[in-house]
Amino acid sequence: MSLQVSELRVHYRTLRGDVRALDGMSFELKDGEILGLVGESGCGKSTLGKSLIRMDGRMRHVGGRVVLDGRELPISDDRAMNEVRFKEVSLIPQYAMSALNPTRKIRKMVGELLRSRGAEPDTAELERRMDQVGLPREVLDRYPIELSGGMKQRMVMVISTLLDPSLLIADEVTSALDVSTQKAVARALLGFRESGYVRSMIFVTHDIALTHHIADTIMVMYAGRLAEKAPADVIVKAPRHPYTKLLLDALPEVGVRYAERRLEGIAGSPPSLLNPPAGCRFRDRCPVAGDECAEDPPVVALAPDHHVACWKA
Ligand SMILES: Nc1ncnc2c1ncn2[C@@H]1O[C@H](COP(=O)(O)OP(=O)(O)OP(=O)(O)O)[C@@H](O)[C@H]1O
Repeated sequence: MSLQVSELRVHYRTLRGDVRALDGMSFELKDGEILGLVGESGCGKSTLGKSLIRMDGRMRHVGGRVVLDGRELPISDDRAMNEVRFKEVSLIPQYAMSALNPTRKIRKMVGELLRSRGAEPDTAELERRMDQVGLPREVLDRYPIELSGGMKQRMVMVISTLLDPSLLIADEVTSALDVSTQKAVARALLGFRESGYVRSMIFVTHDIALTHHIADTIMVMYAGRLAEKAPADVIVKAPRHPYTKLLLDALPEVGVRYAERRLEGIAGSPPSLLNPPAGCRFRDRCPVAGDECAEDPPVVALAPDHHVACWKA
C-alpha cells in the first residue's frame, strides 16, 4: 500500500471562522497507481495536494493521518516535512510555469535546488530525463523567460521528480496548455511512472476526459469530502453518485452544436465551507435526494475498488 489517508481534516483560518476545506477525507492509493482527482472549483482538490507536502501558514491540520509507504507523514510539522519533500513526496504546483526562478539559468537553479536537498546534480541523468520529455539540452543554459509555457511545464516536471519520489502530486499541470501540449505532458507523466522516476501519482484536474486517459482510478470530491472513487472506466461509464453523473453530463461533446443541445451545468452551487450544513452536502442540488440525506451518508463499497458516499447508491 503506497498512501493511506484517513479522516483528514484541514481548515483555513479566516476572520470569519474556519473554512473546512477537507472535512474527513479517507482514501487509499496503491503502489504504482495514478489517481485522478476531480470536482468543482473550491471542493478542496488543491488543499488535499498541498496538505500532503506543505501546509501554508493559514492551513491548520485539525485531524486525521497520512501514511506513505508505511510511515506516518508529519504533515503539521513543516520542518519535519523537509525530510520528505522532493524525496518521498513531490508536487508540481498549480502555477508551475511561474515556479521557476527568473533570475537563474535552469542549470544553476537545478544545482542549487539539489544541493539544498543534500544531493549532487547528475548532469547525465538530468539530460536523460529531459530527452524523455522532448526538451533540448540547450534549455539548461537558458533563463525561464526564454522557454515556452509547455517547455517550462516539462522542465518543472523533470525537476520535481529528480529525486525519484514515491508519490507525485500534479496540480492542474495541463490546464494552461493547448490540447496537443496537454497530451505531451500527460504522456510524459505516464513515461515517468514507467521509468520508475515516480511510483504513484495524484493528478488534480478539472479535465475528466484527460484524466480518463491517464488515471487508473478517479476520485470525485464534493465540498471537502469524497463523493465517489472507482476505476477510471467505471467513473466515466457507470458512475453511481448523482453528482458524478451530473458532472459527466455537463461535459461538452465534440461535434454537437449549442443550437442542437444546450450545454447544461449543475444548477445551484456548493455550500459554504465556513459553516457547512449537516448531512449530505450535495442534497440541495441532488435530483434524487430524500429525507435520509439529512444525515451524513455512509461511504459504501459497491465493489472492492468502488466507493460511493451516497444513501441512494
Ligand atoms: N488561503 C485560504 N484562505 C481561506 N480559504 C481558502 C484558502 N485557500 C482555499 N480556501 C478555501 O478552501 C476551499 C478549497 O479550496 P481549494 O483551492 O483546495 O479548492 P480546489 O478544488 O483546488 O479549487 P480549484 O479547482 O479552483 O483550484 C474553498 O472553499 C476555498 O475558498
